[in-house]
Parts: sequence; structure tokens; C-alpha cells
Amino acid sequence: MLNMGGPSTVEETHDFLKNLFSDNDLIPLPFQSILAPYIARRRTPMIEKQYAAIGGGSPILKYSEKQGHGMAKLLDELHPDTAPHKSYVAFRYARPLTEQTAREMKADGVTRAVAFTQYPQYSCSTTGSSLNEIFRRGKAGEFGQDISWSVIDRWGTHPGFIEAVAQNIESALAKFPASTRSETVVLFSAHSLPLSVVNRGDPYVLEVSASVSAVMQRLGQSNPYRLVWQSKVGPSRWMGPQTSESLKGLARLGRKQVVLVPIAFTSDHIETLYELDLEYMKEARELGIEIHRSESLNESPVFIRALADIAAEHLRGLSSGSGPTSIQLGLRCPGCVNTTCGQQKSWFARGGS
Ligand SMILES: C=CC1=C(C)c2cc3[nH]c(cc4nc(cc5[nH]c(cc1n2)c(C)c5CCC(=O)O)C(CCC(=O)O)=C4C)c(C)c3C=C
Ligand code: FES
Ligand SMILES: [Fe+2]
Repeated sequence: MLNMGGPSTVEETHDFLKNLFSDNDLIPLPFQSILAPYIARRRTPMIEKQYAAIGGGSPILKYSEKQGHGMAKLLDELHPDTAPHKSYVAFRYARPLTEQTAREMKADGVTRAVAFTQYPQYSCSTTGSSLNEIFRRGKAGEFGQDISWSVIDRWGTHPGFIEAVAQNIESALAKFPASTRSETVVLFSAHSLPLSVVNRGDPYVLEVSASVSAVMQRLGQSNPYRLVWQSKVGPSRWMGPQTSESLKGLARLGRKQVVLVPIAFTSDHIETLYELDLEYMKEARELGIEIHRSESLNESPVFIRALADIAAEHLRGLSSGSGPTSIQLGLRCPGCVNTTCGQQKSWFARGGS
């Protein structure tokens, strides 16, 4: 179960940020080994406050473990040929880091592994970075010598995922009076990307858009909707419109009812619990908007079943002759100059050898 992770306690915030700013696949910085600790140290107090405000840490590890255990149990029934299944969490920037998970998998004598991204939509800055990390450590033998790999790299339009999101939107819409419910704007909000990444040909914007279209189709086009982008960091230009500006714009246009939907992350994190709930929703209410957020997928049984279905479909595909990765994973971004991406894709296409 690959994801970025988050600090489980406020004290872990600094190390999380240091790991994040040190990731050349996410943020290529000049003199990264010097700049990353510097930026992390400067940013720590502000981000620590945000984690303190949401209950003293990120819940992502707790949810990832629950999702993983639930999925593995269902998978034993859905795909008994490869049972028993066991889930491991590998985070990119927080405990348990990929290196720790590698040690555990090696000690357990794992010989067959599926790298299952927990980002529904593919970006080279998220899933791509996690796969590059597994590739580097896998090539060095950290997972053991006899392990073979396959990859689930994206599932942003899987019907089970779409159903789980749609059900949570329906619950949020139900909080509005029936007489005006259909006028409520469904505002999908995803973490933004720097325009330099979008313009390199990163598939994320396309894939998040596809998720939004699929959810609205499942809802029978019941409401007007937009996709907007949140959480830009630093001075460069990022994909817009920004979520906070969009709420102000909707208020200006006289839209009084909004459901906010986190679409690119499956569990709660500071971006939902702090930025959306404590900042934007408060601002929106001050502008006279009635606003509710659809819940993150967290422990949704519909979602956990979807994860198991996605994994079972992947394993069935392999037994009927599909390769270890999707065809789409093989294509590098037209503007990619990161040689690790190419090596990683070839390595996984050979089953991790
Ligand atoms: C699918 C979602 C995400 C994409 C795409 C993404 C790209 C991206 N992020 C940064 C920089 C930062 N992100 C930070 C935190 C953070 N990012 C995501 C998700 C995506 N990022 C989440 C869910 C979180 C928060 C984790 C939590 O527990 O809440 C941060 C750290 C926080 C801060 O300092 O403000 C940075 C920095 C870049 C540069 C980028 C694309 C290139
Ligand atoms: S940046 Fe997308 S494949 Fe390298
Ligand atoms: Fe981010």
C-alpha cells in the first residue's frame, strides 16, 4: 500500500517535511541536500500547528492499516489462488518508510508482491515517486533476492471507487433541503500541481478529471459541478483555479449551497481536516454559503471492497496473461528528463528484475 504518509504525532512533523523536501522526484531543488533541511526547519512550526489543530497528527497510518487488513481478508475469498494475502504499508515521507517495510518483507520471506498505489490518479510526483523508491531499494536487494513484483498504478475510474465517492456525496447532499438540493454546487477539490509538472505531460490532471466525470455520471448529472485545485506551496505557478478563490467566486455569483469533495486522496489529512474544514469552510460560511464536505473514504466498507476488487482483477489479469504493469505505466511523460523513471518502468515491466 503505497502512499506519501503523514506524521502520526506532532513531533514527527519535522522529519516528514525533511523527507518530503528531499525528494527530487517531487520537488527538484538546487543543492537539495542543503536546502531541504533548511526549508523543512523553517516550515515546521506552521505545519506542526496544523497537525496539532487536527488532533495531534495525521490519521493516514491508522486508515491505511485498516484499509489494507480489510482488503487482504476479502482478497483471500475473491482470489484464493494467491492466498494468504498480507498487506504492508510503505510511506514515502513518514513511518513506516519504504526501507522499513522492505526489511519486514525480507524478514517475512515474501516472494511475490504487488505495489498497490493508494493514490487513485497517477502523478509522477506521487505514485511515480513511490515506484522510483521501490525500484531503487528493490534493485539493491533490500526486499530480498527472490521477490517478483507487479504494479497497480491507477484506479481513478474503477466503479467501486466511484461508487464509494458517490455515496459520500449523496450523504452530504442530503443535508440540504430537498427543495433546493439540485441547485447545490458539487465542488471537487484535488491537491494542485505546479504548472511545470502539468506541462511536462503529467497524467494527473487528466485522470482526476476522469474521476470527476465518472462520479457525476454515476450521480445522473444531478447537480452543477466544477473541479478546483488546493494546497499550492511556494511561489511558482500551479494548476488552478484554487479552491479558496473558487468559493469566493461562487459566493459572488450568488451560489448559496456547496458540497466540497476531496477526490484525489482517500483518507483524511491536513488538507481535508485543516485546510478544507477549518479554513475554507469557515471563509465560505462568512460569505453566506451553506457548505458541507463529503467525508473522506477512510473506513468506508464500499471503498475497502473496491480495493479488494481492484487487487483481485489485477491478479486475475496476470493469470490470464497480462503483464506485471499496465500498458499506460510504460509511457514516460513527453517532457520527462528523469532517467530513474525510465529505469523504473523497465524494471517493473520485467517483474522487478
Ligand atoms: C494526490 C495528491 C497530491 C499531489 C499530486 C501532490 C503534489 C505535490 N505536493 C507538493 C508539496 C507538498 N505537499 C505537501 C503535503 C501533502 N501533499 C498531499 C497530496 C499531494 N501532493 C497531501 C495529502 C499532503 C498532506 C499530508 C497530510 O497528512 O496532510 C507538503 C507539506 C505540507 C506543507 O508544507 O504545506 C508539501 C510541501 C508538491 C511540490 C507537489 C507536486 C510536484
Ligand atoms: S516525470 Fe513523468 S515519467 Fe518521468
Ligand atoms: Fe503535496
